[in-house]
Amino acid sequence: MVVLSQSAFEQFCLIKSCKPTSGLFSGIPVIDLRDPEAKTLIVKACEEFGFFKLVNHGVPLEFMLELESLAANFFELPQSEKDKAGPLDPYGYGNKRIGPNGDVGWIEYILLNANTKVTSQKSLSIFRENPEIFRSAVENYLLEAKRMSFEVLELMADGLGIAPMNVLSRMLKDEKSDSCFRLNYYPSCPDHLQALGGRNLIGFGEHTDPQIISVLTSNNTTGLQICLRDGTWVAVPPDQTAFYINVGDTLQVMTNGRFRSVKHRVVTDEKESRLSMIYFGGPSLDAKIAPIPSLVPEGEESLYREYTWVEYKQSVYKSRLGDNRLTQFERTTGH
Ligand SMILES: C=C1C[C@]23C[C@@]1(O)CC[C@H]2[C@@]12CC[C@H](O)[C@@](C)(C(=O)O1)[C@H]2[C@@H]3C(=O)O
Ligand SMILES: O=C(O)CCC(=O)C(=O)O
Ligand SMILES: [Fe+2]
Repeated sequence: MVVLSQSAFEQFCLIKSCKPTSGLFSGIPVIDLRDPEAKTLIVKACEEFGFFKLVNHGVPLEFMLELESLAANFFELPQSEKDKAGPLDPYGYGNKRIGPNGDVGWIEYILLNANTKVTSQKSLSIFRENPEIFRSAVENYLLEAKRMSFEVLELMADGLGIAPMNVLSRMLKDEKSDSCFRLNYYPSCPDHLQALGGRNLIGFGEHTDPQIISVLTSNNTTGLQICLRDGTWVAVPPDQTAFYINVGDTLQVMTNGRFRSVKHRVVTDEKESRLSMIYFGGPSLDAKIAPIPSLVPEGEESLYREYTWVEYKQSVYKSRLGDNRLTQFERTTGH
């Protein structure tokens, strides 16, 4: 039986639950990266959902499974071992607290900078047992996930008819790109906690991702939900072999609102633990973010004013998870 310490129990009481959704949603667009129509289908999916499933992506399955299994080994360690990898500064190991402003969830995670060598990061101490294996698993995985993200962003640009085709991908390719990598673990919620209101417990509260693009893969456990245009929450069917691509706030701005930064959340499963791995591709801190001129209708003003990523990031870290962080950058309501 899982026994929570007093402080973990107090945090548990703060974690919210949500209404159940009805079954798995079969309407998520599935895009084959090798399909000659991929660019058109990607644009359509980003406009309608801000989200799609990517198959035939070229990332070797063994890289995905290897890292997933190393991460699962870590999260199964005794709490005292995992605590050695904390606290977050801002990278490292986190447990239940998400961000600096009081958000909590039924989650444990490792947050890494995706643009510096894994060896130079403090959180590597958690893999003291076998750091070389972890380092190479993260690096192999990230190299492939990034390569695939660049390809997706180039198809997006092509599909949108914007030039040059690397206008989006070059922001992630920049050596100063502020990208991060996250391994999330959502333990199944034990029976005695479910009895205390733990059914449909929130693992990661609703939010949009601030960056350009988020590239997610998970084990075969449900939990991820996205919010459709009409406000309905739907459950994403898991697929361990695929990637799920999210449009982030920055891409919504750069496309002048044509692409939708998708609201999403994670709900805990009663029986199975969920493990997800997400690469968040972001611009460099000094990058100027503004709608791409050819995507602003002639004679109209863009929906958002220009700002730098560091400006946006500062406002992100002052906000709560569920806040709409783009409002203050909109021309109509911004200041
Ligand atoms: C509550 C927060 C956690 C977060 C920073 C924030 O203040 C608001 C956005 C959150 C988010 C969501 C997507 C990613 O998981 C993340 C790393 C990011 O860039 O923005 C997290 C932040 C975090 O966990 O630090
Ligand atoms: O863990 C997941 O499946 C999604 C988590 C998420 O949305 C995030 O880390 O930003
Ligand atoms: Fe997210």
